[in-house]
Order: sequence, then C-alpha cells, then structure tokens
Amino acid sequence: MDIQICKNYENLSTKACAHVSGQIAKKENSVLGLATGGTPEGMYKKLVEQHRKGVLSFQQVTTFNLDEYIGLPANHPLSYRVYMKDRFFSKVDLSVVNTHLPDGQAADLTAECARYEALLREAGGVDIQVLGLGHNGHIGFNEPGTPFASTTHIVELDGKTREANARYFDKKSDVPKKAITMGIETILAAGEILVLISGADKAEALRDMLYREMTTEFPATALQQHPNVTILADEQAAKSLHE
Ligand SMILES: N[C@@H]1[C@@H](O)[C@H](O)[C@@H](COP(=O)(O)O)O[C@@H]1O
Repeated sequence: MDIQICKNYENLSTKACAHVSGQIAKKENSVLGLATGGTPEGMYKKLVEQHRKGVLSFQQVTTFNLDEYIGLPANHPLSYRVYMKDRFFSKVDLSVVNTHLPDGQAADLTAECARYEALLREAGGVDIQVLGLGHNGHIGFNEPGTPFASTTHIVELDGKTREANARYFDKKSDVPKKAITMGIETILAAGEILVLISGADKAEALRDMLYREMTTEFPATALQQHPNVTILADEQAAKSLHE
C-alpha cells in the first residue's frame, strides 16, 4: 500500500482530484467507483472546478457508487443519490444514464443486489475505487464481521455507523437501519483503490487498517491483499503512525 501524507484536508482533496483526473486522462471511458460521506466532498469540489475550467470531461465516464440506504425515497435529501447529484453529477457533464447507485427502494432488494453486481461486471469492472474509512473499519457499508468474499448485499447498519451518520439527520432514530453496499470482494475487484482519510478521529482506524492482521473484525484490513492501493491521509489522521 502506498501511503501519502498530506499537509491538510485541502491538500488531500487536491491530490485525490489529481489522481482521479489522471485516471480519466489515461482512459476517457473510465469506470469510477465513488464514495459518499464527509471525506470525499473536497475531492468532488475540486473535480467540479477542473471541469468548469474546461480541463476535465466526464462525457465518456461511468460511475458506480458503493452504497445506498434502504427505505429512503430516491429524492430524499439524505439519500446518497441526492448527495451525488448535488455535489457532483449535476455539476459536470456526466450522462445521468452512466451514473449508478444501488436502488434502496427496489421491491425485491435481493434481486437489486444481483442486478447491481451484474451491471458492474457488464461495465468491465471499476478502474479506480474511491473509499472512505469508517471508525469501526467499515468500507462502503461493510460492517465488522462481513466476509471478505461478499458481493453486493443488504446490511444491517452498526450502532456506531448510525451514530456517526446521525449528524446529517434530525435525530439518530431517523438514520435508516439498513443499506445496500458493494461487498468486500466487489471492492477488491477494482483495478486501483484510493482511500481518503482525514481527521484525528480516524487516526486509530488508519493504524488498524495498515498494521492489524487481516481480519473480518476490521473490514478495511482486506485492502492489505490488494496490489494497487493508494492511501491519502492528512497529518491529523496520520498522527498515530509516528507514535
Ligand atoms: N457509507 C459511508 C462510507 O462510504 C464512508 O466512507 C464512511 C466514512 O464517512 P466519513 O467520510 O463521513 O467519515 O461512512 C459512511 O457511512
């Protein structure tokens, strides 16, 4: 794993943007695996800026998001579809038919997981997957205990994850209890993985991801077996690596 320590969040976002733009420069019909949460917001802003400057086009790009809540209407302000639309999709020249998220409102959720996984394969797989890191080691919504051999599936959200995400909702009880997420095997199938980690509260999780023995108890340790992982961590997140 290649770990790059960035001075601050701004710097991390600039580097993440450069990484993704570099992928598109290499292959204009790239398939991007995208993440939500607070950490990639800066990267989306920078990608939009690059597009507005006329130096970056997403016309040929296809995107697949990691996850979506179950039970929130697609137009709910806190659905991941709306998150992506507001911060990225509607601000660049991506064709909406090329942007994919699991449908958390599908009548048959098990069939939806299979459909999503098949669609990913049909698209030829993800070239570069952007990931955040949960405090409990989750990647996407793969909570502790998820088998490494998992593909897109339905998950019951961990109490800690619901607490972390409660900051966006009026109250914790409004946070959905379930979600659909790409599995760990799905994530590991990407050609390259770019992990973004910011803030002192992620320091312990970053250390565990790098140094803990691979264990399903800390899903991010699965990334240790991937041949092409770049980690961008800001100094705050990287602080416990020097201890
Ligand atoms: N499902 C998302 C993940 O995809 C995200 O990477 C993680 C960290 O989020 P943040 O970047 O806000 O800390 O938690 C969320 O629950």
